[in-house]
Amino acid sequence: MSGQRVKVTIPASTANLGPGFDALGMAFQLYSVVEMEISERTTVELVGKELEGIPKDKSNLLYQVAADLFAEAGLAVPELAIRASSDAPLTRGLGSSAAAIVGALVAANQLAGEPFTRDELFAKATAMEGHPDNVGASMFGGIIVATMPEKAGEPVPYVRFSPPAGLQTLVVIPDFMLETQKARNVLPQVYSKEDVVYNVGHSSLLVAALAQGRLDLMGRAMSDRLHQPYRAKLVPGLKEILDNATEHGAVGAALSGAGPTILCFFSGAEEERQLRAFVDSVMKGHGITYRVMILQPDENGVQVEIHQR
Ligand SMILES: Nc1ncnc2c1ncn2[C@@H]1O[C@H](COP(=O)(O)OP(=O)(O)O)[C@@H](O)[C@H]1O
Ligand SMILES: N[C@@H](CCOP(=O)(O)O)C(=O)O
Repeated sequence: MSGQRVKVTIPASTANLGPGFDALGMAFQLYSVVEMEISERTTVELVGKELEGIPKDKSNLLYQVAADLFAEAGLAVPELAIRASSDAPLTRGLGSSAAAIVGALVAANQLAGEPFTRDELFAKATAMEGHPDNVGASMFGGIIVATMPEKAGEPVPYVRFSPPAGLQTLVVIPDFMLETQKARNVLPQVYSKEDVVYNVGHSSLLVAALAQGRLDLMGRAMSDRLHQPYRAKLVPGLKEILDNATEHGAVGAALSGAGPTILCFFSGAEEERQLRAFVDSVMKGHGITYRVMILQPDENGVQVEIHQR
C-alpha cells in the first residue's frame, strides 16, 4: 500500500440497447469521478446535486466495494478518504451503480498495489452488479458484448468494439427515478420459445449491424420482447417512442438499461431537430417532465490519475 491519492474517471453507460438484455452495453461521454486515499479515519465527501441523499458513512457503496477489494486481496481494510461527484443522474438507467462499483474497484486496486488485473476487476464488478453490461462498458469503453461466467469466480467472456462512426444518441431522461431492482421485478420468470428466438435473432443482428456500421438495420434489430414490453408500464411514453421514433429521425430506439431513460440513436442535425420535437410531444402528452442530452460514445473506459503525496 502506498501514500497515493487516486483519481478515477468513469464513463456512464447504457445497457441492453433493446434486445441485448443483460449482455450489451455502451459507454457515454458523461462522467463520474471517484477520488480515494488511505487515511486515519474514513470520510465520504459527495459533491453535487446528483449524489444528494447517498450515505456518507461506511455503508456508502464506494466504501463497501473498496473494503471488499482490500479484504479479497488478503490485506487489512484501511480507513479511506473518499470524494465523489457525478455528472450522470442516479437511478435513471445510465449505469450509476455500475460506474460507482467500477470506480471504487479501480481506485482501491491502485491503492492496494494492483493485486488484480482489469479483467479480474471486471469479473468482481459483474458479480457485484449481477450483470456484465454496464460494468463492462464503464470499465472498457465502447460497445461491450458479454455474458455471465458459467461459475462464480471465473473470467467474464467479453468482446469490446468501437461504436459506428457518427453515431449520436439523444438521451431522454425523465424527472423521476426508477430503481433497477423494481424494473427487474416486473419481468416474467419464464418466456415462450418464440420470444426467446425473437431476441436471439434481433440481438445477434444488432451486434453485427453495430460492428459493421449498418445503421440502416438498427431500427429493425433493436426490437425486443424480453424486457421493454413489461417495463413500458413503468415508463410513460416508452411504447410510443419505441414504436414511432424511426419515423421521426431515429435509426433506432431503446429503453436505457432498466429505465426510465430512453435512447434514440440518430445521425444528422435535421434528424435531431425532428426527434426533439417528436419526443417533446410524446412526453408532454403524458405530462412527464424530462431533460435531453446529446451524448457521444466514450471509447476509453475508466481512467486513472495517481498523485503521490
Ligand atoms: N457515487 C455513488 N456512491 C454511492 N452509491 C451510489 C453512487 N452512484 C450510485 N450509487 C447507488 O446506486 C443506486 C442506483 O443504482 P440503480 O438503481 O441500479 O440505478 P442506475 O444504475 O440505473 O443509476 C443509487 O441509489 C445508489 O444507492
Ligand atoms: N441489464 C440491466 C441493466 C440495468 O441498467 P441500469 O443502468 O438501469 O442499472 C437491466 O436491464 O436490468
